[in-house]
Amino acid sequence: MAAVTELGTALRALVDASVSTAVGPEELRAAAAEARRATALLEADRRPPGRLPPLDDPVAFRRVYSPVTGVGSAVAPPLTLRGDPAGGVRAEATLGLLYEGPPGYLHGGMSGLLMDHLLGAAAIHAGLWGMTAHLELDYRGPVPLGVPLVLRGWVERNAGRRTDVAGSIAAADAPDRVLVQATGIFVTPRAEKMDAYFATVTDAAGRHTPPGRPTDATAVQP
Ligand SMILES: CCCCCCCC(=O)SCCNC(=O)CCNC(=O)[C@H](O)C(C)(C)COP(=O)(O)OP(=O)(O)OC[C@H]1O[C@@H](n2cnc3c(N)ncnc32)[C@H](O)[C@@H]1OP(=O)(O)O
Repeated sequence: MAAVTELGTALRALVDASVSTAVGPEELRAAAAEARRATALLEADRRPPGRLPPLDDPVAFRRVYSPVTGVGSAVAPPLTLRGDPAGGVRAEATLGLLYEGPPGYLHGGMSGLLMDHLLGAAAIHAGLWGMTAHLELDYRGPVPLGVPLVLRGWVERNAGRRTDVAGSIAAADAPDRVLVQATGIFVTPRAEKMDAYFATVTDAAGRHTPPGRPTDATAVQP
């Protein structure tokens, strides 16, 4: 885990530098050569989609390469999700140029990714694992880059396999001024769909490891 985290941290620094650098073409080409060398090292042994990495832990809700929470992911902020005393889940993050949409502000699709994850995590936190069936966002104000943000997700109601969830993004110093408001419907797939979608998912040892309740889909800290 220390090595995965070390590589993820180094890659995030690299990716951030690569989108904010102002160096010239010579330096860019030298950096590209270094990046290709690192890729060759990592390509020596790869896992296919559907086989979880050895450090993923379904019971501890750990996904080390999640694009949202993964400590080993180059593109994850990465978020640390916690149970929110006010209900649901919350996370804090300061997002950089990698995620820029309008100059100086967060890409709207990135808000969608983060809200999808927070809403899904809120459902799971309530013991209601499901897949996103519907996600709706209201963009009320641009989300600034480089300032601390607070992200929240909470369950509104549940009926059978359907869970209605909501969430928000705000600046940490103005948490009541919601910049992005999200609502979503998460559905636990019917049994035959679960089988069809996840029949071949295994852990690193080859054991069948489909998502479920509890699931390997989140990383909410106590
Ligand atoms: C912490 C990490 C969290 C991770 C967050 C990220 C989560 C994800 O990204 S999941 C990936 C994206 N989502 C998907 O790929 C799902 C694709 N969709 C599907 O496979 C199916 O539509 C699925 C599984 C959602 C529902 O299929 P199925 O199991 O047949 O449900 P179905 O019987 O049609 O519906 C069940 C209930 O949900 C309702 N429902 C289903 N879809 C919708 C929808 N789009 N809008 C409104 N209601 C819906 C139905 O009306 C029904 O309600 P009721 O029981 O009251 O009649």
